[in-house]
Amino acid sequence: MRVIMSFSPGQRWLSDTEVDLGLGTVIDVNHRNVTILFPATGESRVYATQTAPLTRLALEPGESVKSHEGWQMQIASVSEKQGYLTYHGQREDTGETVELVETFVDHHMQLNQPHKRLFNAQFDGPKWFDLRSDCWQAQHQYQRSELRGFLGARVDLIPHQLHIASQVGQRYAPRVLLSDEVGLGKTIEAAMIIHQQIQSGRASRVLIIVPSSLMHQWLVEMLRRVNLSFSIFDEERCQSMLEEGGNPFDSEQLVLCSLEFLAENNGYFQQALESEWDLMVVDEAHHLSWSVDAPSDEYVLIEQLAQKIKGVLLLTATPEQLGHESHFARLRLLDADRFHDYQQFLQQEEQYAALAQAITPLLNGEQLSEQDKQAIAPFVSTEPELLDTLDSSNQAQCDKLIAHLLDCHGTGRLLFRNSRAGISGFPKRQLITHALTLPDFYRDRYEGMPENLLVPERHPLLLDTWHKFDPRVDWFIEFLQQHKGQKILTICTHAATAIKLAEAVRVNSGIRTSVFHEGMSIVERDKGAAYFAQQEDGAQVLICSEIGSEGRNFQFAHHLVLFDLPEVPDLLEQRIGRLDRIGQKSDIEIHVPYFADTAQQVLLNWYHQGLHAFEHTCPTGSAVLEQVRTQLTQALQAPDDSEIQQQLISSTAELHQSFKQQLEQGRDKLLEINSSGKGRIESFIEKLRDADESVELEKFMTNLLDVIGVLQDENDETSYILKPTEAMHHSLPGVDEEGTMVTYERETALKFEQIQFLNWDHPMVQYAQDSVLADVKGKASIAVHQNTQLPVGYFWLEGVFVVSAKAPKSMQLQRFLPATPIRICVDAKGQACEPAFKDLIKLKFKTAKALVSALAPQVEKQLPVLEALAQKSADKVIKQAQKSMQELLSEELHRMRTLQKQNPSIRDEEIEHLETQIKALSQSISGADLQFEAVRLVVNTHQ
Ligand SMILES: Nc1ncnc2c1ncn2[C@@H]1O[C@H](COP(=O)(O)OP(=O)(O)OP(=O)(O)O)[C@@H](O)[C@H]1O
Repeated sequence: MRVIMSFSPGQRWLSDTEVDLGLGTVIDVNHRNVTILFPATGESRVYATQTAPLTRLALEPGESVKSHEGWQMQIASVSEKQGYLTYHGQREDTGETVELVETFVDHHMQLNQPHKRLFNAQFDGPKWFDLRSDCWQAQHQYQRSELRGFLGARVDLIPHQLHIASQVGQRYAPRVLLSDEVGLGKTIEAAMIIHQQIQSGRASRVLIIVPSSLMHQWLVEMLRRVNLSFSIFDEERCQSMLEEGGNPFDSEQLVLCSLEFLAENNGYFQQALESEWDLMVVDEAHHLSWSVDAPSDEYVLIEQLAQKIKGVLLLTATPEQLGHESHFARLRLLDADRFHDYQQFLQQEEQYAALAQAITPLLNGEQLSEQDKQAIAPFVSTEPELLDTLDSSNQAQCDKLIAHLLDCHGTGRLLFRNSRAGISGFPKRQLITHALTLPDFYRDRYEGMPENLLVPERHPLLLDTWHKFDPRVDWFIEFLQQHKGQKILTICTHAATAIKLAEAVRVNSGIRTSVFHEGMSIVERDKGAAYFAQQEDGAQVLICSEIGSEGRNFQFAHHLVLFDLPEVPDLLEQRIGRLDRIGQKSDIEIHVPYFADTAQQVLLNWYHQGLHAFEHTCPTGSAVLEQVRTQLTQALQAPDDSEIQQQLISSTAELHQSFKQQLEQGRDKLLEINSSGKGRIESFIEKLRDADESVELEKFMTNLLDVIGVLQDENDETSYILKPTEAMHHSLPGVDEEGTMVTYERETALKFEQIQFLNWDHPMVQYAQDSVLADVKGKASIAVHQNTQLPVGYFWLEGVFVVSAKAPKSMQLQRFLPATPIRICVDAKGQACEPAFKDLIKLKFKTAKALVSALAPQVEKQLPVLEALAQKSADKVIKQAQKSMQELLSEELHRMRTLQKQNPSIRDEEIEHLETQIKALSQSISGADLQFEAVRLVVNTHQ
């Protein structure tokens, strides 16, 4: 087979990365993309023409080819006309001279049968046969591995994240709300879920929608964490694609765009809606505000997409930022049937709260009272024995009951929320206040409007000048000078404030300053943030407007200046969350400059003394604000009235305590256990750690790269530099001419981002194996072996066979019957034996050819023996696959049906999918076939 790269409809191509798709046909091509249909699996793929991981099926004389009518021919010659190959030769059945245009090649054709290559003298050295066999074995193990999709994430193994990713990633069309507290890793969880969905074939087209300020960060996180390369879709990109015609959104599999972009461009939004997606991810989903009468535009837009797209992940750290009703509405996006009535939702929440309270003794290792049992009983009506025979001192029984309740818990399957309280290792937060005197020019202007002093610089007459007189500016500059060499993140509400403040710092101090606000383009914002992140010669201070308070990673700094305070507690939490996030190594100092005895101090006291919101996360903030809103407004209007202030603080503190207690006792405990995975995820993490420590991959890849001709130089103790050599058959994507640094160690990969983290999930590892298997190298091989006990010319015939079945990827056939290699060896007498050859020697071509000719009649006699033995093993493999599929999926189906009676969040669609899957898989497995993949003739010698 030769390699040719230019596309025309009807040509036949093979996927290098998804070998099991079978033989594909080009059905559409333009100068940017090519669409290939793989009839054997019924799937099609769109690839960029420049980088398509495809190999043209171009057979050569001596090989045999099967026509779509079923007859075979031996190829005598090949011609090419207008981009199409025509094979000339004789039919094997009738001897008739025929020609076959590639368009009519059978898509089930078995390619390059090994024994024919052997007899045609198309053989390779013994190492190629071993490499082929090893690649099949490695792929088989990988496809069966429960760690698939997890190994490749360049992340620390953090239990709650892995738990969520493993729970959600394995579902069919997951629809969940990820709402861990700020900075606990929702983006990472989403990345791992997407990665798993893609690796397992459950999803291939993914649309991520984020606020524009987070686009670049998502792009980078997806690439560096899970090697997924998303394409940014914005005005410019869509415009350029429109000129080519067609729907721009169809041109890529992984698309990232901003919510603002879709909201502002109805035309593009409609095209996004028309395109087919498997999974949609929406970050900062608290922006989607909703009420019965007035859903926001953004909500309506996402709702339309969510109605069409099967898998939906919504992310928000502050689900109740826009109120409880909006939280309900986001659940409604996930399952509109189940969450159709807000009042009913409130009632259900109460019931679950009662359940969580009743279960608390068990969680604390105590006995259940009769009253507790009564409260729990309705939730185990399908399996009452769980409660009736419960012995509270039997941990296994308690765990089983808790697991059942978690499954049944109303939002348990679609809502995940972890809090810092449940996770150790977070730094302390310390508030440092800086009281300043209100200058007269503000006091005079706000006579009678004291609440406007929260952001005094917003006065229309002061917009251009305030920074010249405002004492906060002098304080700020002095503060920066005192903290020379330390990174300071500063957040204020308005872009105009950020701009002026930055200007004042630059003019008056020369300190390196960067800004980040909505008036800047996305590229400018990213540049601003990168300048701040830069350690050497970077900006000391980044001054952000409120948009900088969301989602971004600034944990390399530990000083936060809040130049003003937001009026919503969740926004305060978002601001602090920029530094208080995974990866923060120091305690955090939160600095608040304020004008004493003004509304600013009222708000500061309210947050600090009432809600303790600076030094601790404040999950009660939104609920408390709803209750004290009027009181707070009054207090802001009367900063001098100590009685009003006192009342506000005490009622806030009281409510805060009581809500906190309610949360403590309420449903959140169940939710938290369900979200953290405590007690359930540890053994999985252990397996991941074992895989990290195993040297299997490194040994395998070192050999593979060596055989295919990639140079591997040691860079240091834990990393290598890979370079292509001229000996390479074809290039390996990811290995650059200048050298690519790789490591097999997670720790090194986490420390040095420029180094590729090689693991079984990594595209380079997969490409490398696929390229070996897509090639014909090693399909036929010959070698000599020295054994003086046996006669010269005695031989062994080794074969690699592969059992495989075809099914659409989404059926996940590979869980039960991945392509399974069977390696068989028979000796010259037709006896099965265990090959134990050491030091096989490669032969010169002429000698090898002569040997094959001499032994051909005897070898041909043993081929059916080899095949019969392989078929026997294959039958066992197929039977076992059928059995384990039936057992596992029937059990899962039973579980889902039982659960659905109690947990309405299990959708009919999920159950139907499972039923269809069982039927289709059973059919596919029964139709599995055995393919002869590679053969090696080993001949005995005495020299
Ligand atoms: N497992 C991990 N290994 C390494 N770094 C991690 C891991 N989890 C999270 N991080 C880092 O911690 C920071 C916070 O993670 P992430 O952005 O996913 O949190 P988030 O919950 O989405 O935050 P926000 O609520 O602010 O949107 C990021 O810098 C991320 O790269």
